[in-house]
Amino acid sequence: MTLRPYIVGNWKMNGTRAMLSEARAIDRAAQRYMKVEVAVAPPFTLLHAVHREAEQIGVGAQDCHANQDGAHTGDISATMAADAGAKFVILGHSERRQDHGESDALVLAKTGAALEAGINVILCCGEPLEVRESGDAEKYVLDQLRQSLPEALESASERLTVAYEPIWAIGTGKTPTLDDIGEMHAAIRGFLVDRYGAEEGSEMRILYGGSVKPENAREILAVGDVGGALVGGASLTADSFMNIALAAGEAEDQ
Ligand SMILES: O=C(CO)COP(=O)(O)O
Repeated sequence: MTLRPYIVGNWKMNGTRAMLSEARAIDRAAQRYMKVEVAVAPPFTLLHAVHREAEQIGVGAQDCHANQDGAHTGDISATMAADAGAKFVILGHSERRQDHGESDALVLAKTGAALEAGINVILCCGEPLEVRESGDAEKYVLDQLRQSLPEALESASERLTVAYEPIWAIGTGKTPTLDDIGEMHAAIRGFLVDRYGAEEGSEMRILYGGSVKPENAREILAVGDVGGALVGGASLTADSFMNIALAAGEAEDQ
């Protein structure tokens, strides 16, 4: 079984109920692009409302706590996100690592909590600019994955997706060269095969994220071992987001 290309919109801290019309438009358009799996991760406040609108698209959360309940003011657990309709959660995003000091150990604990609650995980990794410039990006990213992914996991290819998002490419309009993306994704693939075995590890999707736009999506998505995209800014309007989904379908046909 080969998984479809996966195009995921991370709305970050954007969107009030006025955004529900975009969610509806994304859902309607997704019904025409069945060869691509489309999903959005709205803020928690919109999770349930987007879930109720969505017939075709997957809906997920942008974070969860490492515990399922308890005295953690202001936090949301994976069980609660699942109850609101989340089928997946984005974990280890560089903005959470930076803004909230999240360590690999915490990301690992959150991953365990999400899987236990029955939702899938999109695990983010990616290097800062100085690491890229020093030539150590691959080691940095593989170390992140080694420490934040579970040692073993049944049906790993269905339950776990990795997103490679170089920090310096997020929201900047800059992207790595296609060769650099290909090399990093190949290195991540090697790691996943080592950890989860040839069958699951070669099937798992590795998304690229960082300034993906309709204009560059097709060439990025055609790179080997790129199984989809995690899209920030360009996922906030149905028009640009679904043009990326369209490009994913075209790249698949190439
Ligand atoms: O961080 C990202 C998705 O998680 C990427 O954001 P941009 O697409 O806005 O660069």
